[in-house]
Amino acid sequence: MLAWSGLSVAWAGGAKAIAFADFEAPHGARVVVCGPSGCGKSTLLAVLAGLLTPQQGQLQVGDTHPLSLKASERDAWRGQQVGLVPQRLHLAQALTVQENLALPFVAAGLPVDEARVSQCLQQLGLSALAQRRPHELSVGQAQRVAIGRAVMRSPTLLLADEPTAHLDDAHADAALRLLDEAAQAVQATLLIATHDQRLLTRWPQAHVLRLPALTGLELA
Ligand SMILES: Nc1ncnc2c1ncn2[C@@H]1O[C@H](COP(=O)(O)OP(=O)(O)OP(=O)(O)O)[C@@H](O)[C@H]1O
Repeated sequence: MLAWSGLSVAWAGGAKAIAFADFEAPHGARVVVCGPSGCGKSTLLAVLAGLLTPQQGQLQVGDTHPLSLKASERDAWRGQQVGLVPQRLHLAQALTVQENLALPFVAAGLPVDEARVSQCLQQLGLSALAQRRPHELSVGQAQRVAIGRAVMRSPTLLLADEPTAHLDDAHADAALRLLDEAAQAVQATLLIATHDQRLLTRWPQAHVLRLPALTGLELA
C-alpha cells in the first residue's frame, strides 16, 4: 500500500509550509495528484521519492517507512523501489538510449542486467533507437527512454511528474498507456502528478488527490 499522514513540508527559512491531506491507496493502484500550478504536486513527489524530508509526517510505501530510514538506507531504497519520470527528463546527453537505460544499474554500482535492458528496449519500442543519443530523439521517444529508465529495476512505486504536459491528445494517450503498461509489467503503484484534466477522463478508476491552491494561510 501507499499511505501518508500528517505530511507537511517547510522551505528553508520557514517562509512557507505545505500541509498534505492524509492519503491511502492499495498496492498496484493508479493515483492522480492534481491541482493548480504551485500547489505542491512536485514537492509531494519529491517527498514520496525520499528526495525531500518533510518537516513532519508518516509515509509508508509497501512494507517500508522511508522517512524512518537513515539517509544511505533511503538512497538504496529509492534506487531499488522507486522509479521517477521527472518533468524535465534529465537524460544523459552523452550516452546512447541503451546506455541511458542501463544507468540505474551503473548508478547503484551493480552489474548491468543486459537482458532486462533489452527487454525494456523491446517493450517500449526503442530497439531500433538503441544506439541514438537523446538529441536524436523526438519528445515522445525521449519520454519513452525516461519511462524505461524509471522501471528498469522493477520499482514498487512509479512516479511521473506532468508526463502529458505539452503533448497533443494522441501523444498524451500514448504516454499514459506506456506508463500504465510499464507499471503493470512490474506490478508497481503508479502515481502521476498533473494539471491535465484529460487524465481524469482516461482513468476513471484512479484514486484522485486534489491539492488545493496555496493561500496566504500557509504563510508563517
Ligand atoms: N526549493 C524551494 N524553496 C522555496 N519554495 C519552494 C521550493 N520549491 C518549491 N517551492 C514552492 O512550493 C510551492 C509548491 O511548488 P511545486 O513545484 O511543488 O508546485 P507544483 O504544484 O508542482 O507546480 P507546477 O504545476 O507549476 O509544476 C510553490 O509555491 C513553490 O514556489
